[in-house]
Amino acid sequence: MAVFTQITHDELATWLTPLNLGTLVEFKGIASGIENSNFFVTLNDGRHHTTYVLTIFEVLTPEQLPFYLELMQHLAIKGIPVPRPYADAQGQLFRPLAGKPATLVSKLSGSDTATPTPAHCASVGRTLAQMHLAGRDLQRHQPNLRGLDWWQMMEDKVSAFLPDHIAELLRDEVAAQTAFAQTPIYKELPVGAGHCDLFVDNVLFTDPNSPSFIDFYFAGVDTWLFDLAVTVNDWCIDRSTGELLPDHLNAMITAYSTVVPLTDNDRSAWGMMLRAAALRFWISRLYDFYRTREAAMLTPKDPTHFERILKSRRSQFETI
Ligand SMILES: Nc1ncnc2c1ncn2[C@@H]1O[C@H](COP(=O)(O)OP(=O)(O)O)[C@@H](O)[C@H]1O
Ligand SMILES: N[C@@H](CCOP(=O)(O)O)C(=O)O
Repeated sequence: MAVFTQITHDELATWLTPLNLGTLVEFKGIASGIENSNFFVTLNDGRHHTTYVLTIFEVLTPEQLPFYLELMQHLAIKGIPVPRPYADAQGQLFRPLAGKPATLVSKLSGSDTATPTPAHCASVGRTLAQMHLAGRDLQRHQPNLRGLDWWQMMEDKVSAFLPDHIAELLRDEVAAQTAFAQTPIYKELPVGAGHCDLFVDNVLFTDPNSPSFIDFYFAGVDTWLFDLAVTVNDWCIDRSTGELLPDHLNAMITAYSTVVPLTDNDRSAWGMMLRAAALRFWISRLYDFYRTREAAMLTPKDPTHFERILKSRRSQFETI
């Protein structure tokens, strides 16, 4: 379930007024998702009914939100298929609703795919590269808040729950990534706004050639290659073993590099970036798995999936 905050019709109608998009017809909670409360909201502008997506932010703070929402606005204006947030007359992209920050964004068509094909991988890779280019002139900056500093901070917290040999793997990978971040190879990688969580459930398709990206609430400024590695680690794998699928991988990398050519330096960093991307989600899933949860509302995602992927990438790619 992903409606943590309940709202009334009147409360929502009042909140919607400054957006000037029409009168509230109906709204209903969206069942999927794990981070925020989401609703489909239908408005009548006097001629048409249009459905939007309302998000009430359960965890993110008003300090963090401008980056995500301005990034989405910036990309949508440039024609990248992402939800467009709506501003009020003062230009505010979010305002309090039921005591929490909330935003209204455009509803995109399509649905996610449970079975990615090389054709899906190609269109996602191409659109990701177009998104990276379109984000270059975004004025606001916010680092990936789930980057190296966070991995280092989380290491002790999650190690406490792990058997010694698994804690050792975690320690060794964080140390390897810490050292890698100091190398000239890492420092030369192109950096910019990335989605940083472009998993299969965050891409909607009307057909395999037309992806739309949703859920920008882990976005941040990081290396573009890290963003590509996060995407590859979820799209181009055998889902039971975590091993890379050559045809899927080739389709995604070829399509990405048609728009943003990959350099020899990128290729040198690639193995460490795939490992970093696995480490990031292994840590967040471990944290979600072991932390005390309110009333066991949600089933945490399986951390061992990313432990497996990390081990596989480490055996394939040595530390640089
Ligand atoms: N802009 C959008 N257009 C269409 N559907 C959306 C949009 N935003 C969210 N959804 C739907 O809501 C679901 C949950 O949204 P998501 O942002 O992934 O939530 P969470 O961040 O809580 O995981 C998505 O899987 C999708 O079905
Ligand atoms: N993609 C991450 C979890 C992030 O949750 P989301 O539903 O907001 O994308 C994972 O699979 O661990």
